[in-house]
Amino acid sequence: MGCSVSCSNSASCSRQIVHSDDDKIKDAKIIFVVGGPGSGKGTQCEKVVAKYGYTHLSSGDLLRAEVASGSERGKTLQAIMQKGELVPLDTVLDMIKDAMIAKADVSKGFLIDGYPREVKQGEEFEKKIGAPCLLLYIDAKGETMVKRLMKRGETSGRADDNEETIKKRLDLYYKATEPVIAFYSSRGIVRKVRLVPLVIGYCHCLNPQEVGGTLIGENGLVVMAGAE
Ligand SMILES: Nc1nc2c(ncn2[C@@H]2O[C@H](COP(=O)(O)OP(=O)(O)OP(=O)(O)O)[C@@H](O)[C@H]2O)c(=O)[nH]1
Ligand SMILES: O=c1ccn([C@@H]2O[C@H](COP(=O)(O)OP(=O)(O)O)[C@@H](O)[C@H]2O)c(=O)[nH]1
Repeated sequence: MGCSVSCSNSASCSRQIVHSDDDKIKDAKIIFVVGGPGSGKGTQCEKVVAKYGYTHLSSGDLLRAEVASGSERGKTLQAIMQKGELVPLDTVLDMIKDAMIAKADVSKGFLIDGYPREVKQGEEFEKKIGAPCLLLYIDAKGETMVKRLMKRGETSGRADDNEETIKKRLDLYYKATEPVIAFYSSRGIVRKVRLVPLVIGYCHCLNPQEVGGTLIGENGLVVMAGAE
């Protein structure tokens, strides 16, 4: 819902000021977080939130919340997600936009986790919302991702954490999402995240500097705590 403020004296005020919901997020700091299924996107986002106070919005979590609501739309989404396929682009974009607007007044910036899944999604996001200042690319080996998701599947209750769907999600990641990284690399905003086995939170390494509120090392490499 937009909020409109106008001058009641039309004789002395010829200009109408309109503050729409879109205005609330038009200058928002946006960081995309991209990586394969089970690469650790959610885990790393939690660390960034704890350190920098950004708002974490996981596209997958937003979709799962809709499924859990039991709505008709949720039922359609569930069928697609169970197969490891992508839901229609507009659906997830609208959800992200609504969630951003809801947090706009209190947010320092947004970590958009698991998005974009394909170049077209990124282009549409930029048309409807704005451009990202950074893309964090969480790199992990395929076999590591599969191993983690199979383990997570023992307790997650996620319908897509099973061997067959994990394989489909991984295939789709290589086919549709990896081109996203090349697309944003040409703009110079991709930071590859290398996970290192550390027990302390962040590795303050490689002369880190703050870029867009995120710890960035030399050569654009971000090093965060994690392990195979
Ligand atoms: N061993 C190990 N496990 C990790 C690491 N990071 C995440 N995990 C585990 O791997 C699984 C996947 O991590 P998530 O952070 O949920 O990965 P994601 O990329 O957000 O995955 P999706 O939710 O499927 O998008 C979870 O069970 C985590 O606990 C890590 O650095 N080392
Ligand atoms: O922009 C998005 C984000 C997620 N999904 C769907 O949600 C599922 C789970 O996504 P999530 O990011 O939670 O997990 P990941 O696939 O990265 O392991 C995917 O397989 C897709 O079916 C989608 O279609 N579009």
